[in-house]
Amino acid sequence: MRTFDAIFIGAGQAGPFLAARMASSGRKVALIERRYLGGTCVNAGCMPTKTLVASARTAHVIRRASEYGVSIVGKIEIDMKAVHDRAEKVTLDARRGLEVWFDGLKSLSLIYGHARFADPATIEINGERITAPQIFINVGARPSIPDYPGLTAVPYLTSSSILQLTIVPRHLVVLGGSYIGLEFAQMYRRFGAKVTIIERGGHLASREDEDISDAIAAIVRAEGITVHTEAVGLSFRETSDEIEVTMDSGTIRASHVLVATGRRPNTDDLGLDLAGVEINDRGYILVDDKLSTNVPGIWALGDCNGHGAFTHTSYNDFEIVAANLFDGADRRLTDRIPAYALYIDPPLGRVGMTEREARASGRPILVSKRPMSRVGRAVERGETHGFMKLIADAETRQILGAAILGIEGDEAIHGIIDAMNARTPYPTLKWSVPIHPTVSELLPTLVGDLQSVP
Ligand SMILES: Cc1cc2nc3c(=O)[nH]c(=O)nc-3n(C[C@H](O)[C@H](O)[C@H](O)COP(=O)(O)OP(=O)(O)OC[C@H]3O[C@@H](n4cnc5c(N)ncnc54)[C@H](O)[C@@H]3O)c2cc1C
Ligand SMILES: NC(=O)c1ccc[n+]([C@@H]2O[C@H](COP(=O)([O-])OP(=O)(O)OC[C@H]3O[C@@H](n4cnc5c(N)ncnc54)[C@H](O)[C@@H]3O)[C@@H](O)[C@H]2O)c1
Repeated sequence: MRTFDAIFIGAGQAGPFLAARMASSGRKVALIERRYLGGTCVNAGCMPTKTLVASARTAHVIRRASEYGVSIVGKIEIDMKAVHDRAEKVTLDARRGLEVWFDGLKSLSLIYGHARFADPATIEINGERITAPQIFINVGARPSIPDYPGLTAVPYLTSSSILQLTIVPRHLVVLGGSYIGLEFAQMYRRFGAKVTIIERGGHLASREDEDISDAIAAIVRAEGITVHTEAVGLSFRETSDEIEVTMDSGTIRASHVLVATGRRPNTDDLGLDLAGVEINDRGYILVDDKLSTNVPGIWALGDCNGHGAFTHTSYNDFEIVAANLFDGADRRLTDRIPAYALYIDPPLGRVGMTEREARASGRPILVSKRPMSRVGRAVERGETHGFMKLIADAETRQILGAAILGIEGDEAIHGIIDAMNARTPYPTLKWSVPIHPTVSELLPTLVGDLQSVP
């Protein structure tokens, strides 16, 4: 049996970086991947989707060109094959970069295949057993498919298979109105498809405050997307040339159906029971504050531990484990302040608590809001959808959270992310001198406008 210092299962956004760090100091490591290096982010997530979002935004801006005094002579056409190829190239270049990197690490063995535990220190892969005293699980997640009548009998798309489309659907029905659903809905609308979102809950992006959800609904509806919330009684049927999507409120005839109703961890075929690793009722691996599982010598990083569902949270899991194992640090998961963006256009940048969470915490809070129509940069760029919001603790003067739904919101939110990570009390920000004309320049004004709320 081959013996390693450490085995990594899954080449996503956490394990490979730790494997490379160990290998570069001469340790013998095995990195196992059943499909593509880079995992979801590189191959079926952030990178291809944000590349597609950029193509869709280009089409959108060109359609609005006359509003800026720019005339386009002739018809605007979308070459979906070229759009697809551009996204694929971004993925392939990134994947190739990882291959070259790992090729250069002499004590790293890259093994392709599906890994399963045989016991707490042994992994079975391609009929071989390998062993190590340290095993790091970084297996990610995959789309979860609801059990609606008829759904599995129709040719539905997921966030992975839709990336292979080289045509614009006539009518794309998107099941689920959160991150994945909203990003694909808006991009395909901009590529020219008729788009309908069907959401089970009462709001789009329902983890956000209702004012954010309402503003997002206004943005997508303004582009001609139909939104059905509180959808019940769904069933699916394929006819000769369509997919019939029936709800209590009526039937929709789709050419394509995208299922974007959440993701589930890839922990169901991993032999976790043979290793004695505990999972919760949704299949997420239970970890402590330093990402150790209940079995000594086994860690779980990234989406599969349920403590984040983003590339940067997975990467941060790597940083926490690396700092604790190799740098004598005492870094913890609970030190992480949640931050993320939703890449509709304009994007939503978010950090910390929502207003709803801050109110529920029972502390006295201050809230400040400003519409993007009162942000110079947004007015000059002719993109005034959305608003910014800041929430602070009236007693401790700490910032509790913020949202910027608006042009460059995904970048401007970093002023708040940095302030929160530095534990800067909000009055300090009032005296920063930001650059004009930017979205960030309104942050001191936002701080100055903080008001107590009932
Ligand atoms: C459409 C879409 C868009 C997204 N956009 C963003 C975004 O803009 N920003 C953002 O931060 N996040 C985004 N995400 C989320 C982000 O992609 C994930 O959170 C991130 O990739 C998770 O990384 P990970 O390391 O946990 O696992 P993954 O990247 O999923 O990697 C896990 C790897 O493990 C492999 N694997 C699984 N089981 C086994 C096994 N038994 N044996 C061997 N290998 C195995 C898989 O093949 C995979 O390569 C997006 C996700 C999707 C689906
Ligand atoms: N910009 C980003 O960072 C980004 C982009 C895409 C995906 N992601 C990651 O991927 C994860 C998964 O995204 P997602 O949008 O699939 O999941 P999600 O869990 O965020 O949202 C799923 C949505 O589908 C709805 N839904 C659930 N079951 C349904 C059903 N049976 N019928 C109709 N609607 C239903 C839910 O109410 C919810 O609105 C996210 O949690 C996120 O972390 C991140």
